[in-house]
Amino acid sequence: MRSMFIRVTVCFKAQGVCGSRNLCGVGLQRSFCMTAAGTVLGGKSEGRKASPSAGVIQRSVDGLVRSFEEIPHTGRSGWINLVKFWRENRFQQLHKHMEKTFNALGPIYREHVGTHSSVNIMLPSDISELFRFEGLHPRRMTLQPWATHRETRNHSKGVFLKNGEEWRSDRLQLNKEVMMTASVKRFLPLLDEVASDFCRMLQARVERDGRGEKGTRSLTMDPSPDLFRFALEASCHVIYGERIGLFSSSPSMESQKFIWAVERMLATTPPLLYLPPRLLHRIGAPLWTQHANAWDHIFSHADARIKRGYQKLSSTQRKGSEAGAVEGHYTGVLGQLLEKGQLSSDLIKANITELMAGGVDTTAVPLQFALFELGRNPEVQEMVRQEVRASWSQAGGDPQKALQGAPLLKGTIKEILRLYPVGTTVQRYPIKDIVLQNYHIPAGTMVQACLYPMGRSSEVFEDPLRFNPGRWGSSRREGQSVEGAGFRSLAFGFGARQCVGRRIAENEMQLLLMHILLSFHLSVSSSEDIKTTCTLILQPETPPMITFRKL
Ligand code: HEM
Repeated sequence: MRSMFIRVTVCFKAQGVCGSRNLCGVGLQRSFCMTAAGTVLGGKSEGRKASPSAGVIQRSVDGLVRSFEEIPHTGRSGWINLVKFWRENRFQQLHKHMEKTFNALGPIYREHVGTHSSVNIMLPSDISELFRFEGLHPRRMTLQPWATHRETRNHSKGVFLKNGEEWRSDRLQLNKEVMMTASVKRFLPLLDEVASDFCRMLQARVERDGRGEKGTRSLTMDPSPDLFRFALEASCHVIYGERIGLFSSSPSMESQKFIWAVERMLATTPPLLYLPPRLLHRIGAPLWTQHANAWDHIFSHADARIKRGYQKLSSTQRKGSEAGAVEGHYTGVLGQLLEKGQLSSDLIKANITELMAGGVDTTAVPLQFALFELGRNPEVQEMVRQEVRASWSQAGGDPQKALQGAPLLKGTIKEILRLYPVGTTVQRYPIKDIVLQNYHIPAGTMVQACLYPMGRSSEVFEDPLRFNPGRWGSSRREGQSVEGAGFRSLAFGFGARQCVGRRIAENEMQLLLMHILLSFHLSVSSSEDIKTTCTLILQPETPPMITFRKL
């Protein structure tokens, strides 16, 4: 029975849904893994009939769908796995751990770590199946322990939104200010201003501290602290409608503290996610305190800005009524939300806090990777620069036009996020039963689309380790052989729940790279791969040194 079923599964992969050379390879690998799962991990290999209540089960083979229990797994005891994770430092290497596990077990596996259980997938066809319905999002739940902590501290409650209607109506309001074309038009000049100021600051530094002939000096440096400042300055400009002067020679302590708080919050989140609340208070107490303090700081930052936002608004309104008309000054996302008055101040606070906390490291880190990859791929760098030069000169100073004429620049960002996805997974709890790799996945199971292994898989991308921004220009051709090809670029997530800061992030990163490429030639001293570490977001273990030579 076992071998018969495996044979059927191989046929299914080869001829049926996948129907491609690439996925066929995975199908064969998979069937081998299932044998391994049956013997090594003790999984049963008998298929079962799809139950009518399963609803969406369509991908059965002769009516047979394997049970959830049969999905290959990394060990049944979450606690043993948790100990292994701590001992082997796997939290920091989660992305590599996933890649290794897919190689060993095939394109789907289950994992239990502490209280956390997930089904992990990595093929676009499976990911497209996962996103066929809008599943529930886990983010609010992961922050739950934090909310409880704050309640005990007597702070304001319930600022984090639940899934469901309340979340949806809030999100739709927010989309108007950060995702819609009209809002992008409003904030793009603000981002462009910060990006060109950053370049001016860098030019002055290279001129002052660099080596070589005046005018073509070069400077080798770790740009990461400056990129964090750039990202915070850009976020503040868009979100609060004001600059905070981070490019001055002595940035304020307040701004520096904010960056530290975001870094601490990110670094302390992953281990806390795997501990049950009762244990948190004992073994996780120091981490927990650091985590909560970091959030407190991030919240107090938002509080101060909102207070100032209200003051600004009332003074603008006063002036408006005195002058007979309100000047159409754009005072950032916060100003717009306050002015429209459709969200309560608690919701505005929650949104602003999330935008600020989610908007700094997430863009500063991919920019580090981008400078590194452009530096170690001089031909690609030159191609992108030529395109950007042409586009910039035709755009007559309009940053939006300049970006529209530079598809390779857009491809550069996609390529960076393919190789170094900021969030290594996108997670959902499906609201209906689904079938993935011919296994039954009950509604409510946590399913993770694993972006790091997908981005580096030769089953999904041709020559996956090559940095090739041009591959995204011909996406139809590249995607022809892969079912669910649209699901290969998922760094910002998908659907109604996708990254709300996406348009800010894409434009911010593209504009900065554009100005840098117009002003500097980039190089690196070693073309060895960067070692990466996962502290909620994927980042370099050591920030790469980049040489900036003035053009
Ligand atoms: C390269 C940069 C970024 C990447 C790769 C990224 C990635 C993501 C991903 C994967 C999600 C979850 C989406 C899903 O589950 O479908 C997300 C959500 C979110 N991101 Fe980003 N992000 C980036 C930049 C930003 C920026 C700049 C901001 C703020 C200005 C931001 C704010 C948020 C927020 C608030 C959410 C939660 C949205 C919601 O659930 O309504 N992100 N991001």
